[in-house]
This record gives sequence, C-alpha cells and structure tokens, in this order.
Amino acid sequence: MHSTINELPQRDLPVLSDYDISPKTGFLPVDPPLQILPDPYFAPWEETFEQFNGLLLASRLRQRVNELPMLDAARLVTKAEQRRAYLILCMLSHAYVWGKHELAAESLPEPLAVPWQKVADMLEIQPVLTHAAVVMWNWRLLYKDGPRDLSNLDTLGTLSGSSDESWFYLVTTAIEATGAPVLIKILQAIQFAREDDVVELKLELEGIRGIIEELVAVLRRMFEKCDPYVFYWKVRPYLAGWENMAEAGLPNGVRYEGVDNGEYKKLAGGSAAQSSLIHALDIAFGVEHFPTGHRPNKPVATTAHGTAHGAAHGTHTEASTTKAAPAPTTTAPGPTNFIKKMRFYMPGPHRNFLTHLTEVANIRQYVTAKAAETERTPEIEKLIEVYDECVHQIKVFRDVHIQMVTLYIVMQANRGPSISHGGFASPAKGPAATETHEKNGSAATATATHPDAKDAAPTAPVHAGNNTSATTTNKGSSILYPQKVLFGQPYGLAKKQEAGNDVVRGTGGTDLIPFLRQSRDETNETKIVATSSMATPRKASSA
Ligand code: HEM
Repeated sequence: MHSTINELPQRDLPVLSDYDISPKTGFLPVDPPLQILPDPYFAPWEETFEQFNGLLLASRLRQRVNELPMLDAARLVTKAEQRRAYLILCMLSHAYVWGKHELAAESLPEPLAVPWQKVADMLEIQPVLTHAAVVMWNWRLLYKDGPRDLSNLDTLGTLSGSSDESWFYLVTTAIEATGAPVLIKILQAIQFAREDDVVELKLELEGIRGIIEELVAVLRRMFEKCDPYVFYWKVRPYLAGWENMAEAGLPNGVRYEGVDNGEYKKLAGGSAAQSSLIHALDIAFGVEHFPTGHRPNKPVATTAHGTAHGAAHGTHTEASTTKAAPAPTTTAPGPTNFIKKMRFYMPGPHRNFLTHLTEVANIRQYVTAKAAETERTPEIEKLIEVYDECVHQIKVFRDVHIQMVTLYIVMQANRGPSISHGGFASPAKGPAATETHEKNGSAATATATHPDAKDAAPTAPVHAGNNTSATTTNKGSSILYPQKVLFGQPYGLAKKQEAGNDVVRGTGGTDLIPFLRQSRDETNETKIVATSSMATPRKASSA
C-alpha cells in the first residue's frame, strides 16, 4: 500500500442509519411524509394550513394566525409528526411575515413562534423555511407503490398555490431520491481506497458517475413545468428569510415573540444549497469552496458593493450597510463560505453525517497519490479518468444550475414584472401616497412611491406587526393596478434591477453569479487532469 494511504485517518466509516439516512431513500424519509397530524389537538394548525392559500390571497392570514391557540409542540411524538408540524409552521410563518401585497411583518406571534422554535429544536434545525421543510418533507406519492420520481410525486403544500411552485420543489425532491444510492457507494469507495483496491474503487466510481449524470438529467427537467416569471415574482419572495433583508423591510430580522425574550433572529431563507446530497458529493470528491473572490490561487475580486468576500457572507449588501437600530440578535455563525454556512440550516443528523464524512473522505487523496506514482498502470490511468469524470459531472450539474439561475432570477430581475404588481411591499417616502400603520397603539407613517411621483424620495420601511389595520391613501396609484404604487420597490427577494446594476443577490445576500461561477470553477479545479483554461488542477496536498 502507498505510504500516503497509510497516513489517512482511519476513523470508522459512518453508518447511515446512525444519521437518519437510508441507503435506499438517502436524506429523504423512508416513509412518505405525513399528510395530516393524527392528534386532533393540532386541528387548528391543520385547518389553517388547508386554507392558507385562500387566507393569504384575501389578506386574512395574519388575522387567522393571530386567532390561533397556543399549542404545545411537546405533544408531537414521532419524527414524522414533528416534520409535518415543522412544514406547516414554516409555510404559515413565511406567509405571515411576507404577506400578499402587505408590508413585511417583523414579529411572529407566539402561537407560531413558540411551537416553531420548539419543533425546530426537536429536529435540530432552524426555525426558518428550509430545504428540508419544502423539499424533503413536503411530498406524497400519487401511487403508493410507484417510484419516487416526477411521474409519481405531488407536494403537500405551496406558498403561492401554483403548480409551478410544486414542480420547483418536486424536481429537487426527485434529485434527492435519484441521488440516494450514491451515499452507500461513496462509503464503499472510501473503503476500497482504504484497502488500496484500484479496480473495485474504479467500478464504484463508475456507478457514482452514472448517478450524477442522472441528477443532471432530473435538474434539466426544471424548465418543463416551472415558469421563470411565476418562480421569481410569485414564489421566490416567500422563500426569503430575514438575514440581509433591510431593503425588504426587515433590517433587524424577525422577532419571535415568546422565544428568547422576543429577540430578533436573522436567519437565511430556503435554498437547495442546503441539500446534504450535493454537500456529500463535494466532500466525497474533495471539492473545496472558498469565500467568493478569495480563492487560494486567484487575486481577490472586488464588486461595486465591496469585496466579493463580503458579498458571500452577506456583509456587504445594501441591507447590511443600512443603518439598523441596534437590537439583540441571534445570527447564524459565519463560517468562511456560503455553501458551508448552509449546513447550519440542515437537520442535525444530516449535518453531523457531513462532518463525519469529511473526516473519512479519502478518494481524491488516494487518486492523487496513485497519479503521482512513477509507473502508472492502465488501471490507475482508468481510475484517474473515472474520478475526473465524476468531478466533471458535478461541474456539469453546476453549469446547468447557473443557466437556470440566469433564466429564473437574473433575467426576471432585469425584465421586471409584466404588470407592476407588488406582492411584497417596502414603501418609500413621498407625497404621492401615504399609508398609516398602527402597531401596539402607536402609529407609524410610511409612504409609497408611484413611478410618476417625481418628488418621491426613498426612506426606511415600516413593518406590519400583529395589528395590521392600515389606512391607505394612494393618490398617485393606477386605477387599473392600484398596487402600481409599489413599482420599483423590492418585493422580498423579488425586485426589478436598476439599469446598470448587474448585482443580483441570492437568499443569503450572495452576489449570485460570481458566487455560482466560482463554485463551478472550484469543482472543475478538483480534477486531477485539467480540462480547460479555467481549470487549473489543485495541488495534491490540498485534497
Ligand atoms: C429554478 C431553479 C433554481 C433556482 C432559481 C436556484 C437558485 C439558486 C440560488 C439563487 C443559489 C445561490 C444561493 C442562494 O442564494 O440560496 C443557489 C445555490 C444552490 N442551488 Fe439552486 N436553484 C434552483 C434549483 C436548484 C436545484 C433543483 C438544486 C438541486 C439540489 C439546486 C442546488 C443548489 C446548490 C447546491 C447551491 C449552492 C451553490 C453550489 O453548490 O454551487 N438548486 N440556487
């Protein structure tokens, strides 16, 4: 055995079942998620969830939520029940905060906040909408004995009530299902590397390559039934969390009433960047991600908003440079890279699995060591080739994903809404329109800008609290589209880009395209044999 191999850490390989992972269904639960909480005690949640698209449309969701009784999440016995409750509370809470044509609410009432925090603690996850909630625990099988693929999946809930949103989640659910068998193969590959078995390792990698190819094929299906306009303007705003959201009306995050003395929390929104599957692939193949613009072999890039490093952390966004009232905050810890930061939003067992996997991952190190041997056998040549093909497929996945983000986000942001609708309001000061919002007995005045109102000037937004009664006088608004007063203002994460401003941000405040390109390039650079001018193979020592 090669000496480098002997030096590898020999901690036991993770046992999938120890981490709530199945060899067959991967990070998805073995049984389909519950469609209803069995205990009638939770009927108020179920009934509100059943009606919540209609309540949201009628601008009555907040009212209904404020009428909810305080239920004790401790009565959720099984994991399946906890996941169902978490899904309901995620959707109700995000709908409550962002509203529909309403100002963002900066505090969540106790009947949502307290059980949400409690159930999140039970699942070792954060009380904010996550990939786990909307993708992993939000599906059912149309035919119970049928496959977990796009021919047999439906969602349990959506925020917009649209089939486009269902498709958006289900494609990702199908990716999780398709990728499930890769986990056991990764562990076997690590074992073969430990045993210095080039032939078996190569076979295992061939299997993995095939699975990643399938992931790419499923990813491409997003274009079939998820309309980019609907996604950007109707769905994405609700996926937003409350970190770097000053522009959308939440400079301090959101207060969870009855939790941690009602302190503000700043938490990022849902993103498939929280998919443990993609993290596992990166770890298995030794793909390393660095803060945007901070790559070991590249000069530090700067953006119009400061260093790209800052953008990756969301620390140089317009949001974070806005002067926010100092408030006690609970903020996610800030690891060095956005992708790693997303682990904070995974269910605890899956996050722990990734930590364990990182400790034992040896495939790149092994293949690199073999490649350095003075006499490469044909088997070794083949091994290097297959390893690089696996990495190449992860890179192709990211290529397709970048195309997707360009169509679904960048192009929509540049184009603007087809009618100047405001799903998400952050009014600016000006005489053209004035809204008065009463909260806790005191009145705050906000103004909304009409595009025709020449003398309108932006100001800090106000928030809707529990009491959402408001009087509105929109003198300058369009008769056909009264919501036109909101044109040009950010709607949660959906906003029209100003001409000349090409910085489009992700849920975590990332400067999107540079971040995604770097992630793709870092993947390519992991290859042992470089394949393009962009791709400088990384040094073996950094495996
Ligand atoms: C319409 C479809 C999609 C859009 C618009 C989209 C958008 C985004 C955005 C904006 C980011 C940047 C980080 C953030 O702000 O959250 C991101 C990251 C990411 N997305 Fe997606 N996404 C889509 C579909 C998917 C799917 C189906 C997957 C499959 C698992 C996926 C996996 C990832 C991953 C792994 C990252 C982290 C960056 C990386 O690893 O390169 N996305 N996505």
